[in-house]
Amino acid sequence: MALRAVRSLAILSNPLRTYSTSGPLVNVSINEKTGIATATLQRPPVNSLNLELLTELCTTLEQLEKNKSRGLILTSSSNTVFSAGLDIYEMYKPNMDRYKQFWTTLQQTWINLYGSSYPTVAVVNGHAPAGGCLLALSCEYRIMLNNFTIGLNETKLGMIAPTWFAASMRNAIGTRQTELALITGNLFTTDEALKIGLVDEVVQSKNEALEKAGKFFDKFKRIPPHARTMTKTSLRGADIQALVKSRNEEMNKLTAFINDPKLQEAIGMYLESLKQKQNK
Ligand SMILES: CCCCCCCCCC/C=C/CC(=O)SCCNC(=O)CCNC(=O)[C@H](O)C(C)(C)COP(=O)(O)OP(=O)(O)OC[C@H]1O[C@@H](n2cnc3c(N)ncnc32)[C@H](O)[C@@H]1OP(=O)(O)O
Repeated sequence: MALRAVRSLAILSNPLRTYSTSGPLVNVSINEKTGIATATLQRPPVNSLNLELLTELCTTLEQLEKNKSRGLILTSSSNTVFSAGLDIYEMYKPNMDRYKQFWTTLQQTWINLYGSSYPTVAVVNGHAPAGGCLLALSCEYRIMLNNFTIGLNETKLGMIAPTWFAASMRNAIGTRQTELALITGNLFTTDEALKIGLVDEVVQSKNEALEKAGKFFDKFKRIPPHARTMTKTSLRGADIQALVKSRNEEMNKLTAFINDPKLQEAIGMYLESLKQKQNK
């Protein structure tokens, strides 16, 4: 908390610096006038989150923090998919060293995004199942385009959403709705998501979403950044601390979980069903 306070006080005195962290999987651009960064996920066809994409995103978030970013818009280069969630191939017959690196990077990406000192908006311009929904939930504000689906559907895949996935959802929609959403693994339509507060606004186009995102950032023009950041930390800090404390324990459980032959069989069948869908 104290460190964050010092960092946020520094925001008041340091001028904004421009920088570039664009990589092949995450394009980063900075609006010179507003200082707002846009990170665009660009891993066709569905922005599934593999180790390489997560590493780029994680580094981008670290750089934005270091450079005292004014804000971040997280979006997708696809017109139909924000992110299909974790790359299922990272969990299918995995190389265990890579698998551990993959989860460690996912955990750190979440810590950086959920706990960022700068304001964050997800422009959800396509489907956002599972890990895709987690990315959106980790932002402070979600603007979604119509006619897509979003949710933590892990139970439908025979998996369990980790506690910090659940905490991110609880932070947005409360305990009751989170329990219902998680046990059913529901994927919400955009309108259903709006109704329960899973997204904050529904729009018809990406341009409209970007305009609304600008209005969200404008709200902070007259708010001292340190007060904003400390308030966010007071609300989200406990969730982050819970993961920091249980990181190793979680990794041990995940390692045992992923090596279960029945789970591997289920993942194989799920991958097959996704492929079959394409052949229809
Ligand atoms: C304390 C610890 C206790 C234990 C805790 C256990 C922890 C386990 C945690 C598990 C957490 C999981 C979180 C996840 O994110 S799992 C991933 C879940 N994601 C999904 O189910 C989404 C699957 N995809 C879709 O529904 C659709 O693809 C789409 C996103 C709606 C897009 O549809 P569209 O029609 O445009 O595209 P296609 O379906 O035709 O897909 C195109 C190709 O992309 C491949 N694909 C899709 N999704 C994924 C994915 N997530 N990973 C890898 N590959 C994916 C698909 O197979 C097609 O490939 P092809 O062209 O080769 O056929």
